[in-house]
Amino acid sequence: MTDFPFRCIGFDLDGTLVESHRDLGEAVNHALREGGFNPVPVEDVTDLIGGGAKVMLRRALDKQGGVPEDEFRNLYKTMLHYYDGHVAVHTRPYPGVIAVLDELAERGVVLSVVTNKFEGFARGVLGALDLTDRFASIIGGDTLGKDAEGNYRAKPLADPIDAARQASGGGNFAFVGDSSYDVLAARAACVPIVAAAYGYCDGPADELGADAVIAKFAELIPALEGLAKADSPH
Ligand SMILES: O=C(O)COP(=O)(O)O
Ligand SMILES: [Mg+2]
Repeated sequence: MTDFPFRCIGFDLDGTLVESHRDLGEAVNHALREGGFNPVPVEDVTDLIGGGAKVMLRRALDKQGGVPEDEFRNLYKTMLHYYDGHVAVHTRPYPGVIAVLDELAERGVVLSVVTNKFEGFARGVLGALDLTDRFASIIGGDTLGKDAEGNYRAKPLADPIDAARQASGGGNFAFVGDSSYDVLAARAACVPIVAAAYGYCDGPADELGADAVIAKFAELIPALEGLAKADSPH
């Protein structure tokens, strides 16, 4: 049992639990260089993150005129191969993450990760940072396979959040993320959503449509308690 108002909490990974843009940026730049394109400043890569690796590379290439599909496929493979060997060179948890996850675990809250990263990469990052065991489930962009149109059943669909919720044993669930993909997925799954303004938000955090916005991870527990209070009958 827990005295916390939410029995389970799902977390986005990139831009929410971990600052990962430098490693992602170096993987994108590796592919851009291989294709004869200009590398992008790694700080600018924050604008490309949120929809998964394919969307990230597509956005980077489109800014330089785009490429034919077969060339894209090759550069995408090149990028994934590079990233596979460099998932956590610079990637670190944001300040406050460990302490807050510790406190939630002490209070009996079941934690999960729901990311658009491939599950293998997410596990690579979490493993390198010694975070894996904190999560009851780790749902990646490819974990649930593809729909009839061939698209991964990933955020902004409700499916991966539903899967994490189920794997957590059901009950009161809240989600924490940094992009419109997270807000839309949480809305579709009918769970409350807290937006991480310090992450890779694809727009002003207070305009993403989240139920609460946190400027740093240490604000998460009071934000969730506030949400539950606002929601309870007077
Ligand atoms: O890397 C991405 O583009 C998405 O990953 P996230 O869902 O953990 O933010
Ligand atoms: Mg994110």
